[in-house]
Amino acid sequence: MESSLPTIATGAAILGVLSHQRYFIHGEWDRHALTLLYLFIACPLALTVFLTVSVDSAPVRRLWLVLWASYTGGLLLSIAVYRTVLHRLCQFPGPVAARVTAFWSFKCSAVELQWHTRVQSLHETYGDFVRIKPREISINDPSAIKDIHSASTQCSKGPFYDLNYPHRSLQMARDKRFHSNRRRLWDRGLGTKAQVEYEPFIQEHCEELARQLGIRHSEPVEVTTWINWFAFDTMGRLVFGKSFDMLKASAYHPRMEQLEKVKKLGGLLHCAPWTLIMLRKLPLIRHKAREWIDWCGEQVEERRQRGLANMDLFHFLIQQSVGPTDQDLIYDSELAIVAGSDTTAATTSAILFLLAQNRECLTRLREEIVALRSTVPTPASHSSLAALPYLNGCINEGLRLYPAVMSGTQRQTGPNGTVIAGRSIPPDTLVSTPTYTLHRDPRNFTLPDNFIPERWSTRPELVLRREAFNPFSTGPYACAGKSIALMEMRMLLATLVGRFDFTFAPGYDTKTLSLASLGGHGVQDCFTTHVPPYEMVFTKVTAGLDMVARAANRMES
Ligand code: HEM
Repeated sequence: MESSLPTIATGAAILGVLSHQRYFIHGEWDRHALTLLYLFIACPLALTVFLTVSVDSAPVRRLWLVLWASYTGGLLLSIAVYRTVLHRLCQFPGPVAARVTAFWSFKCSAVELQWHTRVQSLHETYGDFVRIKPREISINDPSAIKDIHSASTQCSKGPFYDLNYPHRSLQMARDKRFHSNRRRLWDRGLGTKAQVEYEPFIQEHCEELARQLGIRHSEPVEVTTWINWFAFDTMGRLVFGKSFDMLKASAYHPRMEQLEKVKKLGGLLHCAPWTLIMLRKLPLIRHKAREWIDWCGEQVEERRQRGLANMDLFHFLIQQSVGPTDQDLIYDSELAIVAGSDTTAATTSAILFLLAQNRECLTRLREEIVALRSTVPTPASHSSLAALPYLNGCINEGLRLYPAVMSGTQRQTGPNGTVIAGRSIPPDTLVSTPTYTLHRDPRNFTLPDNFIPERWSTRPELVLRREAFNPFSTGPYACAGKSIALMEMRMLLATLVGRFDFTFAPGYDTKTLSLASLGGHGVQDCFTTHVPPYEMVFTKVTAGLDMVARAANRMES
């Protein structure tokens, strides 16, 4: 048998190559990641241990190891050669390692959580079309946004969206029909009519945050945590009809704390989304994930018991659900809590940070808000806030500099390929538009790294390509909560800026607080953006008459 080992090894290696060429090269494997892990790693390892412990025959063990190593070697070699020199995406430039494996970015995307800046530097090096993974290209051209995301696009959601497979939330729905039916309900639950009902609840939470900051007047306060509590509490009320009451308790709800702890795993989504699909199914992790989903299920069930009297998102969603076993609805509740809180909280924390860094902008914003207060009752209605150009400019700048989803979202070209930004893209290619990079490209915005709220009102010449601004995405899969998010941010900023002055806590200087170095890491890309903790001191302001007069004069002129 010893003498025939080379022949056996060659046969196994050829089998490895053939299984790639005939089988694994076709279709999507992401959702089967756990099965493949068992098949190619766990089972062979178990067999090796079994042979070592139970079979007292060195030749049999050797034969098995040669078979396993040769087959796996043939398979991996075939994959590497195909991806490096034969793949349809070889025409696109990019790092050589990115051709071979998505894990080339593991350290940067999953450990350092800096994928957004890495993609930006890749575009600076390789141009507007970059192959960032074996099957994926990033396109840094504003016209690609319409080609990829609009209603008429040839592209659809990629395998990234199998994260909850076989269940699907609205966001994770790849089936267009299922998505558009579900989306109609969401649009009613978050639409203009519903927003009028939600306004008092949002204001209630703004008041509670202002009250809590008032109590801590002149003390250092960790801003991001308070903003997180505000965002989670508000979403609890808007989604399930009841606040999580974290602001009142000044403490995390245990479930939300759990969410915050696992948030950084989101970096894996930029490396290889299937690793998260797989991890979530592994026994220990599955148990933890199950606890969270069961809790979401309990919230849905409790909400269902309360009937249709309350106006909230689930008022609309439960009308069409099929009973307690509707798992998709449970995943929708997870989506509403996470997508609705995390994003708004990160953007608001970033805006407060930017305002504290740019004090002349803070003063101008306060003047605008105080001037409004002198003409309308306190607190101002959302519709009057929505008309304030400087407030909207500050929010747009926050969304531009630190979009809540910085690296864009994955789409896939159809079986015939498509043309994106004037270039022909092969079939079944994963494509994305890097929002952070587009927002900071000097071809799209003059002085792209500077916080200049005026570019959205009095200095439009600083916006060179408006279509590059895409924080909420566009088309049928665009953010369902855009209007609610803007409403929350306008109301909260008006409350805080109108009532408090704020500066960084002693010990910080504006240089070390630059978001690029905050906490040693700066802003992190966990699929949604993470703004690291920072401290500020809030001091109550009494709106002096002189300030109101100055603001009124400025508005008149
Ligand atoms: C600053 C705040 C926010 C930003 C920047 C933001 C951004 C985005 C982006 C970029 C997407 C597209 C994701 C994808 O294609 O995979 C998205 C989807 C979504 N967002 Fe938001 N979001 C924000 C706040 C909210 C809020 C407050 C809600 C309310 C519940 C919400 C609910 C959703 C939902 C349900 C989707 C999935 C839509 C679909 O697939 O049809 N978002 N958001």
